[in-house]
Amino acid sequence: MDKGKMDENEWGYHGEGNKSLVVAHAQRCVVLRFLKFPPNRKKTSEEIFQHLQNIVDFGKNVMREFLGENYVHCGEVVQLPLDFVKQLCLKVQSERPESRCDKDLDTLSGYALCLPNLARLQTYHFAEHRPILCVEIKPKCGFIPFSSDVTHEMKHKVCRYCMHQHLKVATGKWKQISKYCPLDLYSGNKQRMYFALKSLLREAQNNLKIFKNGELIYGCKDARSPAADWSELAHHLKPFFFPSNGLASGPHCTRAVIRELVRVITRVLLSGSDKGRAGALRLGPGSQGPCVCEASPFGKSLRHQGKSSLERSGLPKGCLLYKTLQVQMLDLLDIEGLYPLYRRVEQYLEEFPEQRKTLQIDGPYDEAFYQKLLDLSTEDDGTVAFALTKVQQYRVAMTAKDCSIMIALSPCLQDASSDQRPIVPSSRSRFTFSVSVLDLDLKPYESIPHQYKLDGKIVNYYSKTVHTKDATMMSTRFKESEDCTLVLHKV
Ligand SMILES: O=P(O)(O)O[C@@H]1[C@@H](OP(=O)(O)O)[C@H](OP(=O)(O)O)[C@H](O)[C@H](OP(=O)(O)O)[C@H]1OP(=O)(O)O
Ligand SMILES: Nc1ncnc2c1ncn2[C@@H]1O[C@H](COP(=O)(O)OP(=O)(O)OP(=O)(O)O)[C@@H](O)[C@H]1O
Repeated sequence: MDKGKMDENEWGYHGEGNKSLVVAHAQRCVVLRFLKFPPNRKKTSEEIFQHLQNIVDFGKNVMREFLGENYVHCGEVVQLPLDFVKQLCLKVQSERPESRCDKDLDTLSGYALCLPNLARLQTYHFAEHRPILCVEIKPKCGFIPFSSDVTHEMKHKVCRYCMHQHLKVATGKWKQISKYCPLDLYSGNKQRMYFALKSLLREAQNNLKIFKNGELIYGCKDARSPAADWSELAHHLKPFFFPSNGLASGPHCTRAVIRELVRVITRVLLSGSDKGRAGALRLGPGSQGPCVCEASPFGKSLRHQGKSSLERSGLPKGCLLYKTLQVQMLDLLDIEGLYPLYRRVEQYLEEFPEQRKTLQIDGPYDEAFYQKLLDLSTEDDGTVAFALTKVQQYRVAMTAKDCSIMIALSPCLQDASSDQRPIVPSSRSRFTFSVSVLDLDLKPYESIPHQYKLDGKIVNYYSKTVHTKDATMMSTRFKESEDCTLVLHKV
């Protein structure tokens, strides 16, 4: 990229989250990722450069080690002409969803991250001229906490995502409760994975986006977004999955196309080589912990059918979902066990503020930082060192709980023999594919008190409203069955 000749007209709005905004180059397979801040939060250019450099280092030295180099694209920090950034900011403003405009793009430092455009096949510098479909999934936390520090019994039964849904709907973030449960997606059981993916397709929220040739064709900006339209989605997808066949349109066609999409995505998610060291962590509740969330409709329906002992087919160890789950499980103590350790580190820092650097709270995220994460002991010897290790592991785990997976699919050419990329078949076509992870920014140390409060809020809200409602329904049902018995007696 020639940074001297940057033209804002060659770039277009691509997407944004809570902390960054992404623009994509019209021809080349690259994106620029800018940081965003609340309007009154002034950061110096040096601070912004350091923040971005930390993101790159964390990706390189930690996430690449855990997840494998094929999945993690760290990019590089670039310095751009300020004029270009200002013009670009004006250009994209009208395309930004209103709900994201509480933060402004950083136009003062001129720094951004340059990354491969993962919504196109991973070829970095050159745009592919083949049609490309890309599915982005933010799977969230895929396990139920196994820590003995958990005090709310509900947290051992219902996963955080499913509990959080109720609070999100109550506060107006989303319109309705999703049937998606991360435990279904992470189960490795195909039926459960199909169910999870279909649920995401019904209620995408911020957990699913679909891009065609780099353009967003399916996804949900906020609670005001229109309801999901599967027939429109199927119209976009049909040429990919039924290229040469005159499958009639209508509900039958829509179902067939969605089924193909779900199957292909499941296959891709279960594929993968065994690179990366997350497998070596061997974390988790083993066979003891619950593998089904009580709130998942899939789990519920199986229980109603009397199939209470759900099989755990498990994820293949090489696949990205498995590795991501392993990193998530670095949250060994749950926020309830972690928070007192955070307080210990805080007290130490209040006394010795100059130690913040030595403790690597704000980086550098280097090899030494990575090595310390591998200590999985949970025996608290009362030291700051123990507390710090658990705090850093928690931050890494939270990062893995909030990352997204990008799956790019491109129909195979007739002569695909020279193509080195893996191939996934569908019933009427074949695709080359690539899988990548994005949004691997280490969660800040300062967010731990917020996590602690939010956790309490989610569980209390769920327990008070949903559980009480369930209990009321149960007692009504119980009364009804009593009434029924009385009637039977009378007869
Ligand atoms: O706390 P959660 O689970 O709601 O996750 C937040 C996400 O909300 P979600 O539940 O996925 O809609 C939230 O996503 P949205 O802004 O709601 O799209 C962010 O990803 C946030 O991360 P950060 O603070 O920007 O680094 C996420 O915060 P972290 O908890 O990962 O710090
Ligand atoms: N390298 C990339 N290639 C293609 N698209 C990308 C890339 N990086 C980010 N995006 C798109 O931009 C969106 C926002 O990026 P990202 O998730 O990194 O933002 P964020 O603000 O850090 O997220 P969060 O809300 O989780 O804090 C993503 O959902 C994705 O659609």
